[in-house]
Amino acid sequence: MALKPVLGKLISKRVVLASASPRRQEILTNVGLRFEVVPSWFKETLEKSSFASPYEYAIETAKQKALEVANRMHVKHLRTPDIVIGADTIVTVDEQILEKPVDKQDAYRMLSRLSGKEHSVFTGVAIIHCSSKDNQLEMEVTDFYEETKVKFSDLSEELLWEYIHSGEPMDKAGGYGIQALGGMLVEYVHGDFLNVVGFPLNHFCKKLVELYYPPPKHSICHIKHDSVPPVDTFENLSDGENESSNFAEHKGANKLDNSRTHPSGPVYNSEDHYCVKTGFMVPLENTAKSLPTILELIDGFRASKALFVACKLKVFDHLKDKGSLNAVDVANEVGASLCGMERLLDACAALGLLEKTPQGYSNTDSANTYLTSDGKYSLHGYIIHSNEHLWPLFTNLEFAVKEGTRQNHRAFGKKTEDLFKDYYHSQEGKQRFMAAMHSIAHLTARDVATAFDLSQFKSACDLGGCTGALAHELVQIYPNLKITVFDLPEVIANTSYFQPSGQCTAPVTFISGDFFKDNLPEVDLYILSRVLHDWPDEKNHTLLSKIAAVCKPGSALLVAEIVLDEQKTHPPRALLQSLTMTEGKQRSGSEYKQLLEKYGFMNVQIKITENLLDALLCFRKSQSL
Ligand SMILES: Cc1cn([C@H]2C[C@H](O)[C@@H](COP(=O)(O)OP(=O)(O)OP(=O)(O)O)O2)c(=O)[nH]c1=O
Repeated sequence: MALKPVLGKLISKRVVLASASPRRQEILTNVGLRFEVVPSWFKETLEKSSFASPYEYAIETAKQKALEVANRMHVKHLRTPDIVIGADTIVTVDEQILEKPVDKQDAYRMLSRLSGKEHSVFTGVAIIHCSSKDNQLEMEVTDFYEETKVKFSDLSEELLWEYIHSGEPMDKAGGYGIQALGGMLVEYVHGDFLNVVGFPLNHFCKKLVELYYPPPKHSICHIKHDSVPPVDTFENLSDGENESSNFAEHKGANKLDNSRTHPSGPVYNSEDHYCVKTGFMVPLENTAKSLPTILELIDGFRASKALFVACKLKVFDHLKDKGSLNAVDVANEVGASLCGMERLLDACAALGLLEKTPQGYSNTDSANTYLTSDGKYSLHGYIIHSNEHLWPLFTNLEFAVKEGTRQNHRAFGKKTEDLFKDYYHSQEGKQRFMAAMHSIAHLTARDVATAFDLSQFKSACDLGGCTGALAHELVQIYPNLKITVFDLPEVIANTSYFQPSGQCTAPVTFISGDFFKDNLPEVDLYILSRVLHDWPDEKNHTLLSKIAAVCKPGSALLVAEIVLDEQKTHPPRALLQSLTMTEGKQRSGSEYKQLLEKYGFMNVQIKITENLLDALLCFRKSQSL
């Protein structure tokens, strides 16, 4: 329970491991972290004698490895990761630093020094949080190290050479691998074993706790933290009501920007900017600093459409589990022209959605996870909905702005009678809409379900819960919770396709009805996920009054929505969504609080999750309205 939320904080982020080490990849994959691997090109040539202690050398090398990758991804590929992790493992004996042996003789020299002695293994780790402001890369570095003591038995010459000839020492610090044959040389280990193998997982998780779980404060989540007290354990992650998970607000890390951290190149100042066309850093006037953002916005529609078309043609599905395919194979599989497919695949590679090598094209890890139709957190349904439904509406945005109405008549040749009738006019439209809702609900379910401790509730009803994606996550986390999904009959009739297979948790019950008209079940916890923003005030009045009427004192309402900041300028995706809404609206935290309190729901707590949906929990007060 405590472990998942720590790494869960990274779920919605683009995490990059700046390391070629298969051991580090394995350690992080084994705990369910999803990341891309971009090995660092930083040469491990820092002057060892300039560091006061060996761990400082390891930390600095780890940092430079990560910075090199962050800079390269930002500048060369115009892709800014959210987090880059770098690590460096060294062995020290008799005040000497041992890295990877260059040849067998070198391995012999190292191993014979370690024979019969205790030595230290240090791994330095750097976690770099990146953001791009006016296309300038800004980085905040958090680093740490871990030391483990290892003692070797006395090694005979014969054993030593046998081990060296096994080939194992060559890519490992100190010339041995404790996790394999090298384990036979070891008498004892004091400290974190995984640290020796290349990544101090325990310390890493504690660092994440420090970064993402500052101590709870009793107010709404947008809290500024001036300092974060050290946390010694990550056991106690109940995701209390008001903690901030917003790394950007944490000031413990060292803030860097692109200009000051280029590891080996010239020093640029923050007025300079990378020119895509010439490949040089050029000084820019202040106003010109926003130019890259503007250019990106101008081109944004091309990138969206390329992604939509690749998904629609199931390019990522075809590439899944196939290794590398060339453009001819993909074109043949999807029945497209070769020249068209070649351009699409190249565009997807340029956008970082595919890897391109001389052998062909292959999916990135993110493409497998998010873009294939059966990916773990597939957004395929939402992408298809965006292409088929939102794209035509946005094409008519000018009319929507001028006339203040939804543009279904222009986009689809018919008037909108009701938001959902519009989606449900055909079986195809219904399934497409449900798949879109399912994508978002599934991706956000864990963050919504763990935003508050809901273990006190025995029964719950997800009103408009569609395919039950959130309900299924809730029963996983709270096995004693009996949960009902309440939705329109035409939705309930189509939910079977979306049910998870082979789960051994209590089943979710589905009830069909119209929450504006029909009786609602009596439960301890009502859930409204992505409902309130969609409807005009009168409809919300009907719905919230009905819930208030059946909700007993002490029972609660969980709302999942995007919560705007008080200036209503963030997050941008909420404001962009509003552009094609005419009846409903996005709200700030205080507006949601006001709305809920109006219907007798008090003690409104808000959790900004950093995922696509935030969460609010409130309790029905004892006296009736
Ligand atoms: C001591 C020891 C080291 N190692 C490995 C961990 C690291 O991969 C390697 C030390 O070299 P590093 O330079 O830390 O890492 P790397 O070159 O493998 O990868 P990158 O620089 O791209 O991040 O030694 C073991 O696998 N087992 C061991 O017992």
